[in-house]
Amino acid sequence: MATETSVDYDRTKELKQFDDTKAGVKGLVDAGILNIPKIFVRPAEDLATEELNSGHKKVEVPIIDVSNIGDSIRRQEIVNEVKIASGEWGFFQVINHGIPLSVLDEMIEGIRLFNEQDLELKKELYSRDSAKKVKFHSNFDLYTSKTADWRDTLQLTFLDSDPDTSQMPSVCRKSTMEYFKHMKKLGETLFELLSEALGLQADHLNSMGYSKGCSIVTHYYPPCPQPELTLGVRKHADAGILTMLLQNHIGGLQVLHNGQWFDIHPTLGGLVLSNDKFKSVKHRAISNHVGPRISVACFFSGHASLLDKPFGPIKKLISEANPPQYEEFLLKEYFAKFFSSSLDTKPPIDYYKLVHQSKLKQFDDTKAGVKGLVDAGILNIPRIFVRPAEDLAADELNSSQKTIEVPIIDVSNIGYSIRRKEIVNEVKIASGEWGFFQVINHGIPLSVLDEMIEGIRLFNEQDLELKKEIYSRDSAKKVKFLSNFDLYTSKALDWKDTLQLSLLDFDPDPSEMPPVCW
Ligand SMILES: O=C(O)CCC(=O)C(=O)O
Ligand SMILES: [Fe+2]
Repeated sequence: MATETSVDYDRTKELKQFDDTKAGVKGLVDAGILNIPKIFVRPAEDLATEELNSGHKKVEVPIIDVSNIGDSIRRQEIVNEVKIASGEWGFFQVINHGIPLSVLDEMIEGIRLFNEQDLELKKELYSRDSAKKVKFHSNFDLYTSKTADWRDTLQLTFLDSDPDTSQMPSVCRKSTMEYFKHMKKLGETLFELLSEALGLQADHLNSMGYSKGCSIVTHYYPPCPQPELTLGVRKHADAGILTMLLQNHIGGLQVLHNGQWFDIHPTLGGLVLSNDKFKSVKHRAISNHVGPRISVACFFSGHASLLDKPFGPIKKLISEANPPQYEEFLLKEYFAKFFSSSLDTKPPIDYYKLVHQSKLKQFDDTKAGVKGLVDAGILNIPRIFVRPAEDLAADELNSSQKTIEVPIIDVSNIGYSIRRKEIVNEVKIASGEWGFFQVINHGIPLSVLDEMIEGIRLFNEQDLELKKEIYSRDSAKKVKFLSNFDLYTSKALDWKDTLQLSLLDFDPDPSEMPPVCW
C-alpha cells in the first residue's frame, strides 16, 4: 500500500509539472525528449492486449457515397446503407459529400499553424475551465486517467450560438468558420438520413435541436519517440449524438468492430448514438513516429437549451415490442459524468441502460445466485454474464508460452534464522515482482483445508430457503451470501456466488455463522 501511495504521489506531481508547462505534448517533443515520460506509458497488461490488432479482417469498414442524395431512389439506398452501418458498426465513412477539398485541407492547415505558432500565444489559451468556449490543453482527463495520451487539443464549443469569431485564435479563424459552415450543412443531412433510417420523418432529429449545438475539438499529435508505449487517444465511445471526424494524411484512427480494431484511412467519418438501434462505436487513435497527425472532431450533442431537459429514447420508436432500453436523464448530468471521469471508463450512457438494470435486478431478486441458474437447467448463460467481445478477443493472449514460473515459497524451517532470511528474500522478490506467491509446508493439516472446502460446498448446496435468509448486499452485515458484490456496476457479471464472513473487529461468532460450515 505504501508504495502505491508514493507512486501515485509522484504521478500527480509529474502531471502537474507537465500541465504547468502549458506547452502540451508538443512542448516535450520540441525539448528533444527521446523517451516518453512515465505519465504517458500504458500499463503492461494494456500493451500486451495489442495482439488484438493483428488478425485478418474479412469485412470492410462501410463507406457511403452521398452523391445524388436528391434522387429519391438513390436516397432510399443511402438511408438503407446508413441504417446498416449505424446498426452494425456505429461508424461509416462519407464520400462525395460535396465539401471542397480545399476547405478540409485549410482546416487541417489552420490547426497545424495554431499548434506550431509562438508558444506564448498558445499559453494564453491554455485552460481546463469548463466554462471557456475556446481553450487549448493536453488531455482533458489528465488528472483522472490511468495514462495520459500523446496529443494536444484546441477546443471550440458552440452550444448556444454560432461561433464567436472574435474569440477564435486568429491563425485558424477563417478556415474554422468556413469548415463549421460545411459541417453544419452535412450534419443536418446526416441527421435527416439517420431519422429516415430510424423510420422517422426526415426532419425529426434536426427539429429536436440536435444539429444546432456543436463543439469542434481539434487534436494535434506530434511525432512520438515511443509510439508502442502510448496512444494518441485511448479506446472510448463519444458522448455526443453524432461525431464527424476529419484526419490528415497520417491516419491512425481505429474503430472496434466485433472485437477487432479496424484502421480508418483518411476521409470524413461519422460516429453515432441511439436507443441501441444504432451502435455507439468504440474507437481510438494510435500514436506514430511520424507526424504531426491532425484530426478535427465535430461533436453534435444538442443545443445548449436542451441541457436542462430530460433526454431519453425517441418516443415514436417505443412500443410494446420495442420497449425503452434507457431511462430518461438530464443532458447536463450526462455530460457532467462524461467530463468528470477518465475517457476510457464505462461510457456514460451505460449508466442509464434500463433493460440491463432490470435483468440484473431480476437475477438478484432470485437470491439463488449463479447456482440457481444451473439448477434451473439453463443451457446458455444469460447476457448479463457475457463479457464484451473485445475482452473475449483479448483472451487469445492467454495462450502464449510462459518462460517463467509462478513463485512457490516453502515456509518450513522458518524458525532457523538463516533459512528465515532466505524466505524473507523470496517473499520480497515474489511480492515485488508478482504481488503473488504460493506457500507450501505451512503446517496446516490437510484435513482442515479439506473440511473448509467441504463446509462451503455444503453451505452452497443446502436448501435454498436457508441460503436466501442471509442473501444480502448490506455492507453492515458481517455474514452474508450474495452473487457478485459489484452486480450493479460491473460491465459483465462473474460466474460465482459468494459467502462472505467479515472478521475485522471480532473473532468469529459461531452463533452468527451458517450452521453447515461453522
Ligand atoms: O483523433 C482522432 O482520430 C479521434 C479523436 C476522437 O476520438 C475524439 O476526439 O473523440
Ligand atoms: Fe472520439
